[in-house]
Amino acid sequence: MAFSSSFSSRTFSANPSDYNLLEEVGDGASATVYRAIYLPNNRQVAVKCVDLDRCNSNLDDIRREAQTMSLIDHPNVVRAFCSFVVERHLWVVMPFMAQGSCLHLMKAAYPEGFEEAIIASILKETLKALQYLHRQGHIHRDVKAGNILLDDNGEVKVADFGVSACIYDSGDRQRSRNTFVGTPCWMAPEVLQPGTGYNSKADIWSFGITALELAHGHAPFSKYPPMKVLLMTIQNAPPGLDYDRDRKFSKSFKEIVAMCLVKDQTKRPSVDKLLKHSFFKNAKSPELYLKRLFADLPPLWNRVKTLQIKDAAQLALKKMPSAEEEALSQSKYHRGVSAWNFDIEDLKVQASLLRDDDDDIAETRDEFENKLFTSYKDTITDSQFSTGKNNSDNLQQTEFMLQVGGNDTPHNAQINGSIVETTPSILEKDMVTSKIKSQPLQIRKTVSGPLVPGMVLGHSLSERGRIFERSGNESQLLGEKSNRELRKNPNLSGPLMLPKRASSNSLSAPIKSSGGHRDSLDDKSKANLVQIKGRFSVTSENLDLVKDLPVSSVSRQSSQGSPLKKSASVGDWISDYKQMPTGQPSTDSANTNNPAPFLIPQLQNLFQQTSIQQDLIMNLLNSLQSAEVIDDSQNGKLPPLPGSPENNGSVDTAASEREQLLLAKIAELRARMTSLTDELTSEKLKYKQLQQQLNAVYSQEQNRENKEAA
Ligand SMILES: Nc1ncnc2c1ncn2[C@@H]1O[C@H](COP(=O)(O)OP(=O)(O)OP(=O)(O)O)[C@@H](O)[C@H]1O
Repeated sequence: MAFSSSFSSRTFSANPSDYNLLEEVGDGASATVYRAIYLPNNRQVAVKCVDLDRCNSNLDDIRREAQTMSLIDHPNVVRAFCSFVVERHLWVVMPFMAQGSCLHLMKAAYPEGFEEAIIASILKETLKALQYLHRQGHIHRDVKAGNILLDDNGEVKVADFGVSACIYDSGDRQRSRNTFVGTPCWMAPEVLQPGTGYNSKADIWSFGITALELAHGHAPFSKYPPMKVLLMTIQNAPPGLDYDRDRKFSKSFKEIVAMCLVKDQTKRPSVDKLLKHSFFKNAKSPELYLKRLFADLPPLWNRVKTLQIKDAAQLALKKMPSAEEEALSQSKYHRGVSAWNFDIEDLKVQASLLRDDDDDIAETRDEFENKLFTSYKDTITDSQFSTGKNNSDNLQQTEFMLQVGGNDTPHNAQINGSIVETTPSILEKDMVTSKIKSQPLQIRKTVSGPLVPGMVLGHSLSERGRIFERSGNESQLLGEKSNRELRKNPNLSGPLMLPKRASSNSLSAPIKSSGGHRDSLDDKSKANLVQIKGRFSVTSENLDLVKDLPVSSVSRQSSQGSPLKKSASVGDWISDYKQMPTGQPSTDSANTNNPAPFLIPQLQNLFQQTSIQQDLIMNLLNSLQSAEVIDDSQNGKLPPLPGSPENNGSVDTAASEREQLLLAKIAELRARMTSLTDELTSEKLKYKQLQQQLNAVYSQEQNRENKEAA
């Protein structure tokens, strides 16, 4: 019972009890989409329930986008009839597109992609949607097969523009729990290189990638993890249709793909120009042509269920050292480009999660080494930062050299004015490990020292905090949606490099609205430049602890403590929003009142740090014992080793003296270890006590909020 989108927002109420949610028909990283019946008129709709706790819910952005969205009216763009907040979810009511997304359809029935005529038809409708949006001065920013929806009658609509998109977009990375969720497969190179500027031509790149996705059943580079895709997009030649492999496709199809996937955005065609291309001029009407695609398929919700079962089975069968770790990495990988917020910190975190299928070294690395790696990586970061103006500046100058197998030739690559150097066959972990081996004393000094409160509040630990927080968050995700996590089998082989940061205005530099994006654009492009924010936001590294707060505290505030809680349609909701007290508690003040969200991650860091230190101490003590013995021997403190030239024959005496001294050393080291262990134990105890206190505060806060809500 699909119906046209000519229904106005007023047709639908903002009362959740008016909607009967039926089957799940899709899910994204932060949202689940249901088929639903709007009870007052018995109409079928789709309701997208967005978990506000799991996205960058900058309410200002949502409000702004809701306004924009209510003005959208085009047959090829999915519009929202209304949206309102229900507890911690934003419900977006939209037309139900009975055949779901092209991505789902391919997964269910066309794993190798569609035939060319079908693709032409779908792409032409997509272009019409983009033409409309671009003319209105918008960039879609998330063009991909997962966002091209099909209806029973063959109608094609582009989804995920507006409220549902902006909720991932606030650009306020510090409040985001998943800062680089998803793969940048569809992202244009200029988007990945902040500072170069981008405009609606970024959609043309994504459109080209979508064309390849429809042709092959998957986007180029989709089997790689996000960081690698990012670097491949910047460094490699643009993907395209292959002369040999894609022989079945016409020259004109290859031509339009090549036109769209030009790295220089100024050389990409506009939508208008593309629509004039013979490939689209000859495209068949979707109503006539697309219906046969789903003629014999079961209903969408059954297909979705089957896919979910298949994914869950794959997850269960997956043979790997740590299914959890894999899923953790997959959860970032699964999502589309909807949350294009990332920074170098996230890349580092992802780098530390990487495992190279092609390289046994990564497979056999033991847990201790991994821990050591993480700690040492932080240590390097700390020490590198120690001489600069401030942490964030220094962070932006950090050098990263990282490669994961698969490439035997050393090479340099120019990224954003910086040189990326790669060293063949050396994992960053290996490099780090070798540094550890050669610099044991430095490690001892910086990693295994006593727990200094300043360290907890310093940059490095907030960084660790994010790593830890993210891990926790990911585990939570894993528990909640394990069946969704493992969508693809990653192959992490090949080069993986991060840029040497030559200036502070590169990968992690903030992109704010409008300004700073125009430099490289020609006049025509400048005319097209529209508001820049959202998915393309690359956010500031200038972190402080307050900004480091988990999003939960903010979202809780927004969904429970603000007028947003009142349900309303897009328009009504906006007016409700306007009624919000201007002195609405800021994140900062909210957290002053409730220290739990602020302290828990820090304490978790402390706890984690403590355990890592314990391991390190044990290991370093062992290496120190031998190192100090050699040292002392060289400094003449110990009797020379038996058999050495200085030995005048009194071997027994010397050996016995030496033994005595060694025993004394060992005793001393043991004593030091005991005292350090005591220190750690007492820190752990403190941590537990604090955690208990915080839990109590947190439950009080919850009770208070629940009472207020009631
Ligand atoms: N109006 C709709 N009618 C029918 N199915 C829909 C509708 N909207 C979304 N879906 C289905 O739900 C899936 C998830 O949609 P959603 O917008 O949450 O995620 P996504 O865009 O694929 O991923 P992400 O939001 O993570 O980028 C879509 O891929 C599509 O198959």
